Amino acid sequence: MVDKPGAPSSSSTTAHQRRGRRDDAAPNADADTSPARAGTGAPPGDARNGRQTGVAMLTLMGLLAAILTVYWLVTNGVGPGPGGRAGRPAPPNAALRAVARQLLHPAKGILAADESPTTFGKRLRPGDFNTPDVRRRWRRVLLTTPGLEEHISGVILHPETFTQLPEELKAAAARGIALGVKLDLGTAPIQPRKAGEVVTKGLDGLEERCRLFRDYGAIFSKWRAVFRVGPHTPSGAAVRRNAEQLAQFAAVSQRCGLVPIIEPEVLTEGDHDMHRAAAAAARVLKGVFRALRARGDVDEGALLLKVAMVTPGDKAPGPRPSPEQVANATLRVLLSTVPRAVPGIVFLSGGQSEKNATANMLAIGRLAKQRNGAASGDGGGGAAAGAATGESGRKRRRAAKAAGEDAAAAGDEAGAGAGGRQRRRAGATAGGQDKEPQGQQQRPAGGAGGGTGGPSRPKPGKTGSSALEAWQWYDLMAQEALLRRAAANAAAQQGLEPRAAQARGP
Ligand SMILES: O=P(O)(O)OC[C@H]1O[C@](O)(COP(=O)(O)O)[C@@H](O)[C@@H]1O
Repeated sequence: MVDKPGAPSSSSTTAHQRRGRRDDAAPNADADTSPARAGTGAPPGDARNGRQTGVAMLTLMGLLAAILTVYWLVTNGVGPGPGGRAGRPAPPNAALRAVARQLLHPAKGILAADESPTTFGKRLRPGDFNTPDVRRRWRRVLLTTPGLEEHISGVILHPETFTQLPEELKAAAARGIALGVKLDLGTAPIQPRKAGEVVTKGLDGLEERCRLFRDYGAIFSKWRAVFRVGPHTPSGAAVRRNAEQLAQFAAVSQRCGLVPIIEPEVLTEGDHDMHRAAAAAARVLKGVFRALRARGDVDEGALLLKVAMVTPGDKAPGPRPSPEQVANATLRVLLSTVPRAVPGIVFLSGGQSEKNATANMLAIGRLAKQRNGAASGDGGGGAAAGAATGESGRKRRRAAKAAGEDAAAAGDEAGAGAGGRQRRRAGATAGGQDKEPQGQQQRPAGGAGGGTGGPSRPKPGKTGSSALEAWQWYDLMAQEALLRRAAANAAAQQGLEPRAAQARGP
């Protein structure tokens, strides 16, 4: 091809274009004035600046995301534990799981004989001396009760008992009673002080104490954390810090060969209703299992959970809920928060009278059995799903309907979870039962959702979706009531007669 004179040669055009491309790529600003760029309205310098700004923005956003992620991890107590398997459960510990199973004997309970001297004192008659010797004699009566091993799979002991009654403990162990030790050292106000909230003391020297009591014959351990329900409590800080402590206690215990019982107790003190009690319990339990999982060095299948039942505060206005309502609210919370790997849940009395605690305990057992039967028997196990997991609309109505049928079929369940006519019918069956305060009927406990279903099965794979097939429920309080009565008779002969248990705080 021959170029005409004066006309731009194709080769020069090509060269220019090539130069242009080079210019585009080069950070040199020469080409900014070239005619080829002139009419585009997008000067290359601006383009470069635009790109650089874009990169800077992206970097900033990345940094911001990283900062937010770290903040979330820190504020949620998530971080790799010493096991370095953060976010994943630790491998199963067969020896500890066997001990957990031993404690979870289907016909036996676990006796709590670990009151601190202060709590012990509250159970004595006015004028009785709360001395180490009185405590030794009282616990000797408990431990030597004839037939104890037929009702009790394990006993939680105060550390002082190990040195006070070594022979009696040896004998109890020989009778098949597992010995456990309370390892927390009470509570202290959370810092900075906030609404009467507390954290538990005792992490210092925990490992040494674990090994010491293991040598004394303990095969399990217990740690209690306390949460208050108030307008602003339990606070995020209290949940997080106590949950981390419970998780650390569980990890250290397992490392030393003890099965940990973790006891996050939501106190009944206060005027809160059942809905708030349930919401608080759910928050606390979520925090605890998040902290456990975050460590990565705790085998969830080798620990037990000890919790309060979900009840309104002791100063709440209105009538008290029926045992069925307590059972319903309690199971809802547990089913939506406790991982299915946890082999057992036991209940504390939390200052309830022996009569109420026993009735509530039995109702929980009945309802759990009913749910369990439905889960494995008629395929209706997922019936009440949704109410506690926040699912809405059709699913929830279907769940509520099915739960109503469950309750009606159970006859004596006082309409736990039933809706509409079924609830009224079941309520009539219950006759003179305490009526639930207004509002609780419309808004059953269980955290999320406002469904009227019975105890709910959470989303599969998350928490106790099939947990009722594996969990065992114990008439702990019933067993303890029997034992206390037997022990009280024996104690009376020795001039030791504890008063009925009193409500107590942290
Ligand atoms: O005396 P402390 O250390 O406050 O503990 C009080 C009691 O709380 C428990 O954890 C639960 O007791 P209750 O079942 O009587 O509520 C017991 O194991 C313990 O004896």
